Amino acid sequence: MTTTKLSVNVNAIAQLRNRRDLPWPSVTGLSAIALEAGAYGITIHPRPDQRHIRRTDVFDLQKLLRGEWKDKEFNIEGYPTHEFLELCALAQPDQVTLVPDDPSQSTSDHGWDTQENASYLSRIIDQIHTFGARVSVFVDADAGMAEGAAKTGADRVEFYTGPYGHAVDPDVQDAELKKLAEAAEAARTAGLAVNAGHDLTLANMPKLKAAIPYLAEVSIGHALTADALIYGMAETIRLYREACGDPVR
Ligand SMILES: CC(=O)[C@@H](O)[C@H](O)COP(=O)(O)O
Ligand SMILES: NCC(=O)COP(=O)(O)O
Repeated sequence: MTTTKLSVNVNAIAQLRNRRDLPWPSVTGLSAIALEAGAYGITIHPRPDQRHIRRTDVFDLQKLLRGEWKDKEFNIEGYPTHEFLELCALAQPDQVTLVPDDPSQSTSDHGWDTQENASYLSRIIDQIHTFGARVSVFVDADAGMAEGAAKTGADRVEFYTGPYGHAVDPDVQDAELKKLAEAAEAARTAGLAVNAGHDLTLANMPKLKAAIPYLAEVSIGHALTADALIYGMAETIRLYREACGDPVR
């Protein structure tokens, strides 16, 4: 069975820090604790208004992930504006996840239409490949969108798990899980590795892993940060690795 790697999204830590003009909680400090405790990598989603991750955070994390923690993965998510692509070229992440977010969105709530945007995505993906990063395309749980992503030259898809994560009714949750599993199978058949993220939690992660055993990576931020307030960051990483089916030994 594939090991599902846990990437910690630190947006929420940055958002808490930004309440004051003070350097805590420290984005790099808590990232280092997460990595030390067994996180596979760090994810950020710098937004144009810098409401959480600031440009300086990107370079501070680059130092951490290209220095002491150079074996860990640096994943940068975002809409591919000229500024975003320039930032990625400078920050040299291992993976860029393309998300179709409008700057006014409060959070990500859908994936790309990979058929409508096929030539646009292909061009951007070629550009990102020139600086050596892997490219993952954020898509809804839809087989056609996963197949479309494969045709753009992407290396992976990241399935938007919001509808699964938000479901309260168990029948709705099961139906969303089924959609994710079917779309993941289409992605895999088309030759893509499968990532997932958005509103994943300790409670909903095990079922997702059981439905998609070959899940390569999950990026988790909001719930993981909330849990870190209760359990501390290191213990939280241990709990999430367990939920991902990859317990720390
Ligand atoms: C791409 C995605 O699913 C998001 O979860 C995103 O990274 C979160 O962004 P915010 O932290 O700005 O809500
Ligand atoms: N790509 C999804 C992500 O990074 C984390 O999303 P969330 O756990 O903050 O919803």
